[in-house]
Amino acid sequence: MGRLLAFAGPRRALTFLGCALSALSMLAGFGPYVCIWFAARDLIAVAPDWTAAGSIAVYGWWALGFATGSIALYFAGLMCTHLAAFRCASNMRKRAIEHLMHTSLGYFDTHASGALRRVVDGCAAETEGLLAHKLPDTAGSVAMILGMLALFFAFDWRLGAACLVPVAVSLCCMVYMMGGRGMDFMTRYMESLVKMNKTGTEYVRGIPVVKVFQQTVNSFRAFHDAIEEFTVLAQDYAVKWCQTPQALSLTVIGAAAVFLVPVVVLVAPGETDVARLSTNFAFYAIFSAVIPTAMTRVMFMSEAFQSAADAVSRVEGVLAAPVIAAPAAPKEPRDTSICFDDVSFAYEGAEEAALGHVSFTVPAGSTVALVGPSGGGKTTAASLVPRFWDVGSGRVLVGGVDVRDIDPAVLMDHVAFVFQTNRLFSQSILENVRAARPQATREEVLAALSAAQCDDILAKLPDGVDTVYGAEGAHLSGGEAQRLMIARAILKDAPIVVLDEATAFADPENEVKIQAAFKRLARDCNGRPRTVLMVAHRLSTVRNADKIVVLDRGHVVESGTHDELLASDGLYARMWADYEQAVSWKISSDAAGEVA
Ligand SMILES: Nc1ncnc2c1ncn2[C@@H]1O[C@H](COP(=O)(O)OP(=O)(O)OP(=O)(O)O)[C@@H](O)[C@H]1O
Repeated sequence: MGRLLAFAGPRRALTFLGCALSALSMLAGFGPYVCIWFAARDLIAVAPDWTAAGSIAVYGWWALGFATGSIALYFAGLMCTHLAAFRCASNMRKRAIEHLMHTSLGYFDTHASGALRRVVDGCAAETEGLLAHKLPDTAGSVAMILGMLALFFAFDWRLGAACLVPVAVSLCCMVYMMGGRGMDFMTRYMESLVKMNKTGTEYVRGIPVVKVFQQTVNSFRAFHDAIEEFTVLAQDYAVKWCQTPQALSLTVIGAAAVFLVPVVVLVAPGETDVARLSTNFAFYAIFSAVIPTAMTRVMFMSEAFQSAADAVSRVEGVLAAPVIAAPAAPKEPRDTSICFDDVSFAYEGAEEAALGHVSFTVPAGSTVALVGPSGGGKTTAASLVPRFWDVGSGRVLVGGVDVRDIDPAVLMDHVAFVFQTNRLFSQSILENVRAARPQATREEVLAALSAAQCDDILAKLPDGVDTVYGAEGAHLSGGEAQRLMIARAILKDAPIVVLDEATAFADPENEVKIQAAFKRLARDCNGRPRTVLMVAHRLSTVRNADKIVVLDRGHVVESGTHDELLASDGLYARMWADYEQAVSWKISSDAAGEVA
């Protein structure tokens, strides 16, 4: 509760006030019943001369006052707890979002956006019900139990003691059901539920695979088994474990009045005020079941506390995500060069380093290509320039300054990154491109789109540049989406461009257009060359680079121009030979197809 209420700030006091008001409301709620008890006692005492009972109207007004007061207190309490709950949930969301804004971008590679959304939004929502309703209701239930016990012993301690018998039996049943082996059952039940949800999600995600490979639903045995396991556990818990104590508890609560009978039989012969004894018997018979009911409500609160604790832990997990530390004394990059100075880097939890002692330079205004076998570390190296991750050791310099000493906003202004994967929002194409520079005019966006060879894409979309991406009919191929991302980078007009796998998805027609878009991107709006660090698989795209750096298993194995690398007859020369063979194979098979 402390960790949760810390999110409510000064409004946490309202939670305590709300609970106190709810408890008071419950105590005030006893008022009408006590008034009824007094009225009944007076009426029985004067029976059958009912008119002799002169205070009945007074009791009536008091009862009305208590009832109205109880409702008013309850509403005031709920108002307080709601104000605190909403502030708590909104602060949870705000703090998580704010923190994510300062988290290294690499964090989003390892944490799925859907899961993060569920944490930020879903977990905050989960705590609302606990703080707004369950907590004040529990305070009310506790007050009810204590108030009832006090009343029971105030009116007639002998009948009060008799009422405790069903309470004690019911309590024992609940402890039996929820403690010890019952708790074991509960833990296994929760684990089984989580497993079922997890395998269910995997199953839904895997439906395309089931279809493509003509698999039957039975191929997802894990999901089926998880459902079976959950069913058996739930049935065992309900039938084998809870059936007897639950039945016993319900029986003693329902028949609570029975426990009063022996007491009345024992005390009645010596009782002088029979009217009072009869009224007490009626009162106790009616209200003896209230305490076990309130106790059940309090005990089931533990489930709500458990799920709120889980929600708070998840939000705290997001808040613990590493942030990009802003430098105390930021420095300005002196030019647009990039330099890797003995850089090593390992992903969190990875056994092997993704990069080891990598050094190379991209002089201002030049184009350097990173090539090498899959998993060699190209994407990782490119990601270190805009600080998606921070290096383990060594330095990445931009304009001669360590990127960790540059203000993150200034670094982002200097570097445009074209992502490997499609990062388009469900907004219009115009807004998607404008995300790079929100103050850009419509004309500037259109010019950037045109420079990125996107005219054919706009022509085929129903509303041109105003078409919402992802809406009906507005889907783009991988190559087309990449051209839009190049348009973004062109609009951003940053002096340094990092291109990651920019041609990985392209078909030949798209590739020609992407090449043209690259050419345009490689020069700024005044025609001056930008600094380009390019990750590429297709060797044709890197042939004209000023320098090619070959990365293999995280190490620079060679570097130089295309011709120099061919002459040195190393890994690049072998890759080039393979590439040429693949191209000639493709041409000959195309030609064979044409002849046929
Ligand atoms: N988010 C990550 N967490 C842990 N390990 C990672 C992560 N991303 C990449 N790796 C590992 O780091 C190494 C380098 O990967 P990287 O993606 O940089 O290589 P790459 O040369 O770009 O490969 P490809 O050409 O296939 O894209 C690989 O061993 C990879 O498995």
